[in-house]
Amino acid sequence: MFKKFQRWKKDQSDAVRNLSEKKRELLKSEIPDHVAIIMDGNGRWAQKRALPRIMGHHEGMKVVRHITKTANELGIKVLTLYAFSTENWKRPKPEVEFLMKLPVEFLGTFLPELIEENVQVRIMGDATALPPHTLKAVNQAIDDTKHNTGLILNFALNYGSRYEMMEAMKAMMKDHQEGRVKEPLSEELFSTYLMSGGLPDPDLLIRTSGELRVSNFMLWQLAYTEFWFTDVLWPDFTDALFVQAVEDYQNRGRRFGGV
Ligand SMILES: Cc1cc(N2CCCCCC2)n2ncc(-c3ccc(F)cc3)c2n1
Repeated sequence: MFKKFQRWKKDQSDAVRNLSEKKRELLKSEIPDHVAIIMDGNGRWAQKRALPRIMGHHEGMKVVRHITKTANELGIKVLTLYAFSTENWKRPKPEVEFLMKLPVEFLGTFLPELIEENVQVRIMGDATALPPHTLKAVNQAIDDTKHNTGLILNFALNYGSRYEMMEAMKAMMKDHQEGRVKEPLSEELFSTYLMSGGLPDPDLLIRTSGELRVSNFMLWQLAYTEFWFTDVLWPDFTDALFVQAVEDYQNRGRRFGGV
């Protein structure tokens, strides 16, 4: 028994050493400025264990902390996480109420660490529909971290890309019709009206749980993004898998439509 424990302990320390080595290797090549993640598979993770779905969401929230740390360590500039879509309101009321408490719990637990690590919290989505307790916690975090200059942790919260694009188009057309647009209408100008305005487009999109869809997520912004899929469910997603995704990204030759 003791020998088994010794072996397990050595394997653990080898794994940590190998991961640190892999992170050092990554830093010798191009680190993506912006990584976006569709954090899928939380309900299935719970169902596989005969647990309530909300336990999967709660477990998924803990993974957010680890991946944020690793992204910040690697010098990634923006990490966008798809936390709640406009379609998620259709879920059972108790599940939605639980989900709307997760930002409060996450920030209540981790905001001091995020501030310590110079992380800037942002959200992208229609905040008007969020419950008061959720909005209060998010706005507090945005205010407390607005001067931070490290990783931008951008939560897509009550976000839908088609809604975002329609709102941007309406705003740009209104400005244009009322004479506030002093330049030709362009893709660059339109991008400034999106909720992701000011952020670079994602270089790498990660989606967990084996789904091969973008699910109304950043449809405009993903035009030239590298996609990386894994069957692993979000609650089981690890730093090592995140590092693997970035390493695979580095090994792809992006052409932005060129030859
Ligand atoms: C709705 C929701 C769901 C949510 N899940 C955990 C991660 C897996 C995906 C679904 C469930 N997480 N995880 C973190 C947040 C969050 C959002 C905004 C913010 F400012 C701070 C934290 C969150 N929000």
